[in-house]
Amino acid sequence: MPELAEAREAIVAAGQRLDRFGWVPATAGNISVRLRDGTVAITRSGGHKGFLDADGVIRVGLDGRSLREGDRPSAETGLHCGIYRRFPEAGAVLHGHSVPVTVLSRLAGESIRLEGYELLKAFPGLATHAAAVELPVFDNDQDIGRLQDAVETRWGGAASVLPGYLLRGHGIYVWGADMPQALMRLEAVEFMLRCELEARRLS
Ligand SMILES: CSC[C@@H](O)[C@@H](O)C(=O)COP(=O)(O)O
Ligand SMILES: [Zn+2]
Repeated sequence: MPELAEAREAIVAAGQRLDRFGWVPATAGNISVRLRDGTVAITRSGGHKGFLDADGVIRVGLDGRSLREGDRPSAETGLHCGIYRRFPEAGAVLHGHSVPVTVLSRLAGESIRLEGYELLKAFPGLATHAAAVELPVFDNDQDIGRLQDAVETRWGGAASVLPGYLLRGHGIYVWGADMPQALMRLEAVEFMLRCELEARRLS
C-alpha cells in the first residue's frame, strides 16, 4: 500500500484519465486509495476530478471521517470506505458518471448481464469470454449511509463479489488491488457497457 504522496499522484493521474474519457463531467466522480497506515486518501468534495492537484486529495479514516478539521471529503466517502471495510484486498476505488452507465442503469432492473465479451476476463476468476456476470444496479439515494446499507445487504456474506456496481441514473463504482487494476477494470466495464448501448441502438 502506498504512502500519501504516492497515492496523491495516482489519484491526480486517474482523475485526468477519467476526464479524458468524459466519465467525470462537471464535478462528478470521486477517487480513493487505501494507504499503508490503514487510512484512505480520497478526493475532496466538489472539485473537478480532471483538474486535481495534491491538495485536492485528503485523508479519512475507514469510518469515513476526515482526519483534519475543515477538510471536506467526497460526499460519497461512505461508499468508498464500505468497499475498503468489506474487501481487505481492495486498494483503490474509482467512481465515474459515463453516459453508458447512466443510460443503461436507468433502463435496468436489479442488474445488468454482461455475457460473451472477451473483456470479461478483466474480472477476477474469469478466464474466458464464455462467461456471464450480473453487474448489480442499486437505486440511487442521496442518503449515503442508507445506500451503503443496501449495497452491503446485496453483498451479504458471499465469498466472491464482483468488484463493481452501478447506481441508477448516477454512476459506477469499481475497485481493484491498486490503481492500475482499478482503472483496467473500470475501462473494461465501460467498454462492455458502451457495446451494450450500441447494440440496443441497432436492435
Ligand atoms: C456534479 S454532482 C455529482 C455528485 O453529487 C456526486 O455524485 C459525485 O460523484 C461527486 O461528488 P463529490 O462530493 O465531489 O465526490
Ligand atoms: Zn457520483
